[in-house]
Amino acid sequence: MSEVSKGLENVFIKTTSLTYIDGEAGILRYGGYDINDLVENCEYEEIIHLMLFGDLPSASQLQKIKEKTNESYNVPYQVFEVLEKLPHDADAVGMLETAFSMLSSFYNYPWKKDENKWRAIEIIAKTSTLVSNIYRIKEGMKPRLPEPSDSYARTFLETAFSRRPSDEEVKAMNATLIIYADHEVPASTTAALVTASTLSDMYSCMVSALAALKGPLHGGAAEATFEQLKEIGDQSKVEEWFDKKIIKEKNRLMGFGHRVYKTYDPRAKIFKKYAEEIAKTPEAKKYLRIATKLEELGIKHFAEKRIYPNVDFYSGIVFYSLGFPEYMYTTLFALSRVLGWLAHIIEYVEEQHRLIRPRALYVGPIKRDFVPLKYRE
Ligand SMILES: CC(=O)SCCNC(=O)CCNC(=O)[C@H](O)C(C)(C)COP(=O)(O)OP(=O)(O)OC[C@H]1O[C@@H](n2cnc3c(N)ncnc32)[C@H](O)[C@@H]1OP(=O)(O)O
Ligand SMILES: O=C([O-])CC(=O)C(=O)O
Repeated sequence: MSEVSKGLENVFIKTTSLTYIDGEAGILRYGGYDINDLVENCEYEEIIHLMLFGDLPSASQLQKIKEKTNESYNVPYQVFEVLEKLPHDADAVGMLETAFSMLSSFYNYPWKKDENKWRAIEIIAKTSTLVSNIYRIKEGMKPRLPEPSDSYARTFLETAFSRRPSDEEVKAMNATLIIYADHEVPASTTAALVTASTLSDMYSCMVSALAALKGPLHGGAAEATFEQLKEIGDQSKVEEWFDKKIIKEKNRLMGFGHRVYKTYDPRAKIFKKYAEEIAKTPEAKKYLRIATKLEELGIKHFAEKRIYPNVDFYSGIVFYSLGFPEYMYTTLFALSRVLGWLAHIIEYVEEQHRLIRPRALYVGPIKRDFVPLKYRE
């Protein structure tokens, strides 16, 4: 008991049948299915079934998931009232944390094996309502409850923008939802697991997870990556910027590097493909050109250290092309990842529960004689 694993590197905190990562080969599978096949062929609702019930659904099982999401989009009106009272420049992730906290006071359900998974689907549906309405409120629009459509992705876009999205936009949104759905036990999922291990309620677990997701080393990296593209401003400036900011000043290249992948993140490849397809405006194309050049320089410079593009490198260009402002990127990540957070805490509480309570190795003075205040110097 005398070894500290800095950053809990290579510490296994649970077993899982949800997500498999081979960080050397750049392979990601959900329940054994390759991420590329799932993104290409599935709706997000099928991934909800896969993650929560262990397999891809039959047509009737898929229908049941859709019915459950469609009937669960409602949130108490008080949540919208509070979100509308926050300052106009309120942080979007902070708004979502606030909303999850409020829902934990409305739906403080105890853990019950026959109810947990259906409660999880209710949370997934309500997260769509919250994230689309955070966008609406920040853009000065009236909040609105979703009107169910044929898919979770379409309903989300329709609620946010009050217009019918194109099939191409729905396809890109659906892909985003699947790509970000789970990634084993990153910082955010670990935070959710710590909270779940005390048998706290599911919404409180979402608050913990979201707080950990927000940081720029984790889910906040999509915004930070896009910020880099804006700062560079033009493809012709990439080399100069890289030389100054990354080589000379030794800043981290955001959207690059990963604790587990020592090669190209397979999700970054998929996002790149969608970015190429969906970036239609001159501005979006400009960001794509800057990112492509930045990627080239980054790989050349960092390959020796095995630092490559991660999932957040190209996602911002997809979000931008869908019409979302940068401040929404982390909440869009969270919209998808609630599924992974919920699936992991359910797997843990139902199958392998024990309070998570690690130790800290004490390295301070072993014993000191107490000195009363008047004798201290
Ligand atoms: C959804 C996600 O969470 S994906 C990750 C999103 N985060 C980012 O894109 C932020 C940028 N990336 C990083 O900061 C890191 O790669 C992390 C935090 C994601 C993972 O890194 P870790 O496994 O913790 O590695 P650690 O931070 O210990 O770095 C190891 C070495 O690689 C270097 N390194 C790692 N990532 C980067 C980077 N993006 N740019 C420059 N150097 C980097 C470090 O400086 C360090 O170098 P040193 O050994 O010479 O001191
Ligand atoms: O696995 C990680 O540490 C971070 C990550 O890529 C994710 O959460 O999607």
